[in-house]
Amino acid sequence: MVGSDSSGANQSTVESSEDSPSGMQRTDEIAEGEAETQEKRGEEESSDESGQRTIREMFDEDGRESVFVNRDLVEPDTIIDEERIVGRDEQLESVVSYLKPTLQGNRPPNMLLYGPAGTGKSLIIGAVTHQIIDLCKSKGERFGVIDINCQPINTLDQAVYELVQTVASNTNSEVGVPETGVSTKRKYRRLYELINENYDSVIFILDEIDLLVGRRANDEPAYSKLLYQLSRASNTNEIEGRVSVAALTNDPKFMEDIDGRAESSFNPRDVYFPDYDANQLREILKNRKDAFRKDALKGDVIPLVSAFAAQSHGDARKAIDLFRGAGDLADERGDDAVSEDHVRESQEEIDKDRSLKLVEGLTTQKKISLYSTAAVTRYSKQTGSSVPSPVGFKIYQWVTDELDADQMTRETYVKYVKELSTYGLVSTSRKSRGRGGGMYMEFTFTGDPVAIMDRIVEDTRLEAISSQTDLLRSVVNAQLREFQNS
Ligand SMILES: Nc1ncnc2c1ncn2[C@@H]1O[C@H](COP(=O)(O)OP(=O)(O)OP(=O)(O)O)[C@@H](O)[C@H]1O
Repeated sequence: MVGSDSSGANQSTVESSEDSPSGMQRTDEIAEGEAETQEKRGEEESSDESGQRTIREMFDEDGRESVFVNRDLVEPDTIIDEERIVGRDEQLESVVSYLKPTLQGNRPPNMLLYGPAGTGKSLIIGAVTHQIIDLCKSKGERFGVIDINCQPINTLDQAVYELVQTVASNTNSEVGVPETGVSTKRKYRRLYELINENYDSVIFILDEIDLLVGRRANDEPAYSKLLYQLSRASNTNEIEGRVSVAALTNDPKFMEDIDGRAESSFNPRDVYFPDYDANQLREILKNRKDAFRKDALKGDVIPLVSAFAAQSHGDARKAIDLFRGAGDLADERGDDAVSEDHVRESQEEIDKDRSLKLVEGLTTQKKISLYSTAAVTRYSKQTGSSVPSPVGFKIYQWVTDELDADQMTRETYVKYVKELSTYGLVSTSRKSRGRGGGMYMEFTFTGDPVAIMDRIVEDTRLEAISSQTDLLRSVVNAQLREFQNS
């Protein structure tokens, strides 16, 4: 389209220039005129008089080179190549030696992989089983990896259904059983059927097994029943091929609540995954630095990310998240390289978000106490001021009245807000009102009171109060005045 338009325009210009010399002059004039108009248009496009950026400029800016060349490498769920694994030689060797019998036509032992979050449990079992799939394939054997995460699963029945779904999806088969309305036994039967049709040997990987508790608190936990069934399925010939179970957990104490029968049929080999230290985290990150452009990482970034992550229990996932977060921040800002400042800011965001998440889990009464206290700081005429507990309590009373909610005593209100200092949201100090005036607590917000209030309002009935901003502001200031004058 554009090509044919412009060639048409050129043609008419050339024709008229051939007619006469004056025509030629006219052509130049036209060309000059066009150039002038285009220049003007260009000026209009690049900036307006107010100095505001045009849409075009915004796009051009977005087209700036990202600091990443392969962002996937710093995504937590990306399966990485073996050469990128650092500091887990011992665990790799153990898992390989335990699973070796699979390749020799024998049944491997069950395993318990345990250690804190982000220490490579899923990574190592995933890398080893991946290799086994390849080795078995080359021998014409069908090895199946049936991997589920138990964290979102509530009951044994759901867990078995999840296993059926996983095998069906791995083998492109029909699930063949409804999610509800049939017994768990029937789901087990379908699971075994699918396995017998598709595999010569399988490994079940049950991540976060300890969280599969089930519904009835006093009954045998769901994980105990599942471990029992799966680990004996081969002995009972329900599964014809070889079966092993690998359970992954942050907390091996769950084994104390396992039923005696389950314990003897599961009977796992343990593989322990300790925290990473800062040096190991540094190596892990160095092995992924090609996620970034060659010149886009300042020298101090990796050591700083590793140091922060080592402080938070040596979790490699946190290190990788912070690494990626710092890169994203550099991109958002349009900076050419990731620097120490980006790392620090990302870490601050992570910390802030963590304490705000804790707010969500508080009881309604604690939320009201925190909200009322934050409102004093937010609406006080003196910005950033501390909150005397008598004023905070008056606002708490006003809020509970407005909401028609239960009202606790002042002692309970103070106790609740003091408790919140453990989340790093507020700090508390004792104050005296001078001779004969008694003592009171003073609360100072270390976190942002506005963010705290917004987060509380998101999920409680305090929403009704948040629409009465002006009223709340005047109540806060009236109470502060009364306190100061008393
Ligand atoms: N030794 C390592 N070398 C390279 N990357 C690692 C290493 N250990 C962990 N990681 C990376 O850290 C992230 C978390 O690891 P993984 O999921 O294996 O931890 P986990 O111990 O299973 O954690 P959780 O208990 O929370 O499930 C993954 O992105 C993984 O690739």
